[in-house]
Amino acid sequence: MAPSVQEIYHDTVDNTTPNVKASPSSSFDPNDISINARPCDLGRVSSLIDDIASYNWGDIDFSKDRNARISLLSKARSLVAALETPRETLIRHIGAETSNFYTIVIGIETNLFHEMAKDNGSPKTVTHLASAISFDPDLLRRMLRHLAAMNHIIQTGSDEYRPNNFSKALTTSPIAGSYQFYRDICLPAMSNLHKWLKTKSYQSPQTIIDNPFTFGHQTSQTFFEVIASSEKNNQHFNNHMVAYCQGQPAWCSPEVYPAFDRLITGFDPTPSSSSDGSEEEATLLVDIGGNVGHDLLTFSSCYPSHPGRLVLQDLPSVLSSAPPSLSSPSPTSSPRPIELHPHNFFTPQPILSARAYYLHHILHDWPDSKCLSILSYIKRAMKPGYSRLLINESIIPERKAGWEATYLDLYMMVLFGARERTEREWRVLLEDGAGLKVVGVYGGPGGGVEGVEGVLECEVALEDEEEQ
Ligand SMILES: C[S@@+](CC[C@H](N)C(=O)[O-])C[C@H]1O[C@@H](n2cnc3c(N)ncnc32)[C@H](O)[C@@H]1O
Repeated sequence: MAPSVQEIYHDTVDNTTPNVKASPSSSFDPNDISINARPCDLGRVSSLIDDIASYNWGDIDFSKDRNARISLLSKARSLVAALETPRETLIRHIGAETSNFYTIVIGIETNLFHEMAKDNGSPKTVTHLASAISFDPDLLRRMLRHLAAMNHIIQTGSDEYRPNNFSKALTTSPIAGSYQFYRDICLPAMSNLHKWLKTKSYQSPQTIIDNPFTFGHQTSQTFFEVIASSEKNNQHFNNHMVAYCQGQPAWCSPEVYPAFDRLITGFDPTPSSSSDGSEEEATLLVDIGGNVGHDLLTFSSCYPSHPGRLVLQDLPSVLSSAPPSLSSPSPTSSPRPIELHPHNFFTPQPILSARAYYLHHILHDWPDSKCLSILSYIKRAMKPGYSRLLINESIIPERKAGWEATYLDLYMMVLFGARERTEREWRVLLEDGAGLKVVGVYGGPGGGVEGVEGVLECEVALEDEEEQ
């Protein structure tokens, strides 16, 4: 039996199940430190085991069935969390995972994982690897031992290791760049959150120019200014955006947002007039702040014979890193090029009356006042009753939010003074704030799977036409 959609990400055992084997809360004694050596949630262990055992996992191909894989992963994590003692959770958090993070970063920078992956990842001795990357063999031995203990590499002999799929993936620029991006940009911000909040009497940051990021980096520049000022940071950030989006169901697939029915059907091919008055071919989709074009590439591979132009907009420093194949694809990879348009989304949108404007991971980067400014420029370019604005973001459920959305919410707060939103909060921003009409909510927890972002489809109400 495969798990149902509701079971994805959340174990099916009710979180409110009484913790039958634990002491009643009334007898809790904060001075009794023996609690630190008892399982964190013993009362749930047997029901979690029963729940996992009730499925025929052996019949499932985990390389193909994403929902089943995520479901089992979630149940397994819940079981580990229930079985661990507070002492074990503590040392894993503060010791094992912090040293693991920096060991991985050092391995990336010294090409350790490239060396391990050579010869199809055959086992290699510590001495061989240390010589290949010019590293102290004794120190490398200690670091490899920890990586193996954390299940990131496989020990094949007393002084010999081989990579697994994770450590092989550390040789790819999206995964490697993500570690470097977090080390250099995100962690200095998050590690200063407690100090920043203390100076602000524990009030949420509300601006892009005064938040834990600017405090932690001791800078008056915003996140995007810091990224744009360094080629290395720019590369790492772009790599992270690619890694983050990989392996998710395509945003424009019927499972998430039925783009064929909602955009291609009803597309008007009549040429439109551009902002300078000249005639241009009708535009199907504008990806605003689309980074290096991964979402448009996904779209064109899902709908290779789509009509109309696809336009990628971002800051010039970002577009210069977009792969050349985007704008001049091989005849087999894509039927038509993606147009690259440098554009600052705090200025008027130059492409008028496109079928759709797409914002993925944009509004969660900006405080409300800035979001409203971005939205107002897009709204003015939209043709009422025809153009659609697609907001592809987390839609945090009111109950049982998954960690992929909750961690991102906290990082958006730290880096930008911004946030992830529930559907209710999205409607407040989009409808009450920007005067748009939300005509559909697709994918995401409400319509499908937690851990997959939703798409809010908005229109300019026809009655707004007169005001435009
Ligand atoms: C979090 S990334 C999202 C990228 C892409 N949409 C995705 O989901 O993978 C935010 C993007 O906004 C772009 N950006 C930031 N400020 C911008 C501005 N003022 N005008 C246009 N793009 C901007 C960044 O360069 C970056 O590519």
